[in-house]
Formats: sequence, structure tokens, C-alpha cells
Amino acid sequence: MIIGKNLLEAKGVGVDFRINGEWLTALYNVDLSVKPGEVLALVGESGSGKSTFAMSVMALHNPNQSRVTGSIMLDGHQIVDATEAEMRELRGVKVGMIFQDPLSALNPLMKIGDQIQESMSAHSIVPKEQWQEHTIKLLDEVGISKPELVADQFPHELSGGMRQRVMIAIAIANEPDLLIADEPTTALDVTIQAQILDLIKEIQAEKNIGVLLITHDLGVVAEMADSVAVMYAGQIVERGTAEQVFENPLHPYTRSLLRANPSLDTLNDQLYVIPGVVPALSEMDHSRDLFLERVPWMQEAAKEKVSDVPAEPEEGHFVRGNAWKDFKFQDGYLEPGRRQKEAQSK
Ligand SMILES: Nc1ncnc2c1ncn2[C@@H]1O[C@H](COP(=O)(O)OP(=O)(O)OP(=O)(O)O)[C@@H](O)[C@H]1O
Repeated sequence: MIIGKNLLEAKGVGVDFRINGEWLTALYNVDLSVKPGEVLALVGESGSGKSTFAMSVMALHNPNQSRVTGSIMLDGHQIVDATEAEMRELRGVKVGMIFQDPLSALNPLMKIGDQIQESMSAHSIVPKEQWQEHTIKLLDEVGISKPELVADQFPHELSGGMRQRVMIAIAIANEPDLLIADEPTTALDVTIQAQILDLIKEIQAEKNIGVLLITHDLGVVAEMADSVAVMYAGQIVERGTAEQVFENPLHPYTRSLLRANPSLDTLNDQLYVIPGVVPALSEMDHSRDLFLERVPWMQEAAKEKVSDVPAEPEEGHFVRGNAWKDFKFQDGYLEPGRRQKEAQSK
């Protein structure tokens, strides 16, 4: 159930990194929001800035090497200028995070139970006398069948899937309102991936928490997300409900990503490969529609400056730039929805 005010509200968020003495922009003017009980998928290719955004919500960027601007409100708390002491209060309690690689996120020298209890010890949500009991309950909740035994083991004794379950237990130990899952299944075997996604979905529904799910897998998005934000070169190029973005994708990047995912279109028998790569930070001119540089037949449009204010062609469905109005694939390919519309209009 998606309810009420925004739990997470990012407005005009920018992140610059200092690289070789020069400040380079990795995120530019990012707007997005998550309501309690909503699953927002943040999608885009590797290097588009998804993790940079997640790290900004957790305020985990090194302040000497980065600067974050704009506004990130988390349940009424401003993250952008929060002190480290304030953030320590918010991390875990307001927002928990699951990372891509559970092995590197867990302490190899500490027993699982102690690591879960350590996260409780940072806050006063669970009273000390209940830590042990709560640890076993959490391990049980994340689907670990012998919780007492596992609590007494070290991370290397567990499989990848089990380790990710433990990471989820740690992330929810202090009952956060928002869970950030950054490519939570990328490091896992395909068979285990579905189990972990199901577990996240189950926990989300049971506790009615908001989830920011970072992924490049549109199949996962289709299955889990209520809403979608598509990121390219540090900018949100399109956002809306999952239905809007899947059924009526607008931005050429969204349409290319969907086309490159054959499982979403059974009529698409040839695998589409998006030409080119995400540019280096030093080559990004954020006043333009950067994706168009990768589209050989859109080079004129790629030179145009575009507004920072996105268009909203249908309520709640935002798209950046102007190219969406008349973008066509060069080979005449039409997505299933467009095929249908075209057939109806004839
Ligand atoms: N701490 C940092 N210092 C310098 N540059 C960084 C830092 N973190 C990220 N970047 C750069 O910011 C850009 C966005 O990276 P980011 O990791 O956020 O992308 P991503 O979409 O999450 O990709 P992936 O799926 O591979 O994690 C990249 O060019 C990356 O090299």
C-alpha cells in the first residue's frame, strides 16, 4: 500500500567528485521521490550514477573528494547538510542499505550474530536484553533455517545467497522506513537471484517500507517496481509509474533500454545493442540531452541545449529534453505498444 507524503524526496541533487584536482559532475539536477510502501526502481547502465545517488542518500561520500548540492529530505530530515552525528542516527533507523557484494560488506572476522547485534547497538530501537532474541528472529525472517547455528558462524562459512540474507537482516535490524537495495542480486547465481528478490518483496510488503531498488535489469523492474526513474549520465531522463514507463516509454534512452531487453518483447527476435558507451565524467555537458550523442542519426539534436525542467506529457510521467517527441529507431523498429497504436490509427 503506497501512502501519504514522500518518505524520500530528492530535489535538484547534484554530486561532483574531485578527480585529479578537478571537480567533475557525476549527478546533475536529480529529482525523485519514494512514498512509504512504494518500490521505486532506479535504472540505467553501469556508470550512469545510480550508486552515486544511493551513497548521497546515505551521506557516505567522502566530503574531501565530493560535494553534494540540492535537497535530499528523508522523512523530514535534510541529508545534504546533516552532520556525521545526525547521519549516524538516521542510518539504520530511517534508511537501511543492501549492497551488491555481501562478502565485502560483512566483517570477515566477526560472527554473523555479533554483526547483527552491532547494528542494533548503534541505536536504541531494540533494548539490549532483546538483542539475542531479535537476532534469531531476524535470521528466521530472512529465511535462514537454522538461525542459532548461523548466528554462530563467520561469513566465509555461508553461501552467497545466505550472506545476502544476512545483509538484509542487518539492513532491517532497526526497522528502517526506507530500504536501499543497490544491485542486490548481481553477485549471485541466477537461481538464487529470484529468491533474494522475493525476500525483499516479502519484507517490503509485510513492513510496508519504501524501497529504492537500483538495478540495470528491466525484468526485475517489471516484476517489482511501482515506479521507475531512468538515469543516464547522472541525470534522470524519464520517470513515472512502472505502467507509464513500460507501456508508454518516451525518452530515446528508455526505449533503447527496453529494446535491448528481449524478454520484454517477444516479437523482438534480434537482440538490440545500444550503440556506444556512457561518456566519461569529463566529457559530460549536462546542458544537453547526452544520450543523443550515442544515436548516430540524432547528431543534430544532440547539439541542442535542453531545459532542466522536464516535460510532463501525462500526469506524473516526466521526460527530459525534446527528442522524445519524434524519436524513431533508424531501422523502423516499433515497440509492441507503438505497433498497436499505429495499427489502430490506420
Ligand atoms: N568516489 C568517486 N570518486 C570519483 N568518481 C566516482 C566516485 N564514485 C563514482 N564515481 C564516478 O561517477 C560515475 C557514476 O558512477 P556510479 O557508480 O554511481 O554508477 P552506477 O550507475 O551505479 O554504475 P554501476 O552499476 O556500475 O555501479 C562514474 O563515472 C564513476 O566513475
